[in-house]
Amino acid sequence: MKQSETPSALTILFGATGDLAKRKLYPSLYRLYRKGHLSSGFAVIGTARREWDNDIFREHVKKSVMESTAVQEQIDEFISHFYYLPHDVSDSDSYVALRTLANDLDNKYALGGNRLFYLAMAPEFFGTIADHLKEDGLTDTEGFGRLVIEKPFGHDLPSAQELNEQIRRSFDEKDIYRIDHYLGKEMVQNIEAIRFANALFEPLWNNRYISNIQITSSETLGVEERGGYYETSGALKDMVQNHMLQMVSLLAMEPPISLQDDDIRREKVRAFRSMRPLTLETVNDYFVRGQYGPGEDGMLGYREELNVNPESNTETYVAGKVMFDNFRWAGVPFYIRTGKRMPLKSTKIVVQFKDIPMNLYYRPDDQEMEPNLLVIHIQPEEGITLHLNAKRAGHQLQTTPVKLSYANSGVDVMNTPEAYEKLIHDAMRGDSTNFTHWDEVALSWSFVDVIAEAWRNEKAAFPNYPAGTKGPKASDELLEKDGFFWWPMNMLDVNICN
Ligand SMILES: NC(=O)C1=CN([C@@H]2O[C@H](COP(=O)(O)OP(=O)(O)OC[C@H]3O[C@@H](n4cnc5c(N)ncnc54)[C@H](OP(=O)(O)O)[C@@H]3O)[C@@H](O)[C@H]2O)C=CC1
Ligand SMILES: O=C1O[C@H](COP(=O)(O)O)[C@@H](O)[C@H](O)[C@H]1O
Repeated sequence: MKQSETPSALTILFGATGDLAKRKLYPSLYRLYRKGHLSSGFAVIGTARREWDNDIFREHVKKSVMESTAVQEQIDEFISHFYYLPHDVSDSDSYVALRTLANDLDNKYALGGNRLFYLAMAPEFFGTIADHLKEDGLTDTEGFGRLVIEKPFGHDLPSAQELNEQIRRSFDEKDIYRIDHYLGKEMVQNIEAIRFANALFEPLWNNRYISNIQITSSETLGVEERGGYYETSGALKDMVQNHMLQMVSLLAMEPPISLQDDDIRREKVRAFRSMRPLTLETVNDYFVRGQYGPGEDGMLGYREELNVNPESNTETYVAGKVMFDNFRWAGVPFYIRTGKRMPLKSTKIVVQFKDIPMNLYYRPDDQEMEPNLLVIHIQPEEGITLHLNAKRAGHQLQTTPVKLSYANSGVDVMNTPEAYEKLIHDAMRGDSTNFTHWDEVALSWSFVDVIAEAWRNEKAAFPNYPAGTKGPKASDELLEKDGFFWWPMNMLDVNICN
């Protein structure tokens, strides 16, 4: 479907007074509106328990947009499409009022009964809301009825299964859009283009030419006010089960026969299925964990954060090795690491190619020739860098490392849609390619559950890295024992050219 073809639709947003709605969803809707991707036929009903009215809600939406962008054209026209209804999701009567308002707006804006139900709420409410939407007739329209669900989708495989069964009573899988916001990031979506739109890479994309792949997602922030949630999650469930494994699957999957959502999903599922499963006995050979302690400049340790158990065993850092037992990837480690309170905010993928079979050149001072690297810069900078070796000017037999860089900057970056903007647009257009499907969720939970179980049974020697540093020693050792090392994030900067 072309971008201009976004159908008219009503968005019903549960959790309209919350943090996610304010920081991400309203600014994204505004950007879609400004770019002409929302037709005049759109309306949003915001719901939450707070006793707000339309005026208070519209001011709230306006403020959240104004805090996120300097451009504020047509803002009053934009917010006039927003309506608010106080609503407790566990109270049946509220759904009757919601249905009446939804039907009225359907008529007023000629929305054709198309509805997007966006659950920006704590996951324990997902099932109840889905049940009510069906029982109370909100899904009973002539148009589409799509359910957009935030993470986390369960906290392990059994809870995810239970949640899935519950929402499937009201929605078909094709109408369920499980958000993984990493899949909306420009450069994550670029993984497929890099692989499948370049004759250069795909022939080399296998265990004959690639020695290892490294994915790092580091954050400078700690847990902030989310200690309560994070205590039940930790980095493994918060980042690895979803964002990190999704990136792994995009790198590892076979070429799909088309870029249709079903074809891509099929290949991602096959990749998940060929991940080597871990056992309680092997977990510690493949995965290590960390927790930040106090750092410089008064940075708190995790155990001192709000709503965190002072003896917490929760990991704020995970590094691991994922192996694929298939023809393409046998023997190639995919290393992943993610952590809070790291020295810098950065997400990068480094594809390290194997050394050339014989070295005809040498480097000054007996340095080793560097391997070729393909670096995909996901954030904060967006781009691609290819690390090559070239002849050192004036030296017949010496090489020097050079970088070919493409940085998604300037005009492009102004137009680069935010992850949420793209995902909301996709859900409105019915394109579920960049959402996680049930079988992917189930397979990634079954991979992660074993790790979680092994770690639950074993008290870790936490804290094991000071806040503001690069993580525990065990993370470096994980690669050293395979003869590799983590490529330092600052050395890989997209803008630094040799
Ligand atoms: N914030 C973020 O950056 C991210 C959030 N997420 C996910 O998004 C979801 C929402 O997160 P977030 O916005 O941070 O959460 P908040 O706690 O900020 O917001 C929760 C919302 O739910 C409403 N609410 C709570 N209980 C009820 C109830 N019984 N009936 C009706 N409304 C209720 C609250 O409003 P009121 O009190 O007025 O009822 C509020 O609008 C979660 O699943 C989270 O995991 C995912 C990625 C990032
Ligand atoms: O889903 C989550 O992601 C953020 C990191 O997202 P990013 O886009 O800033 O990289 C993380 O901070 C949060 O704990 C997690 O729930």
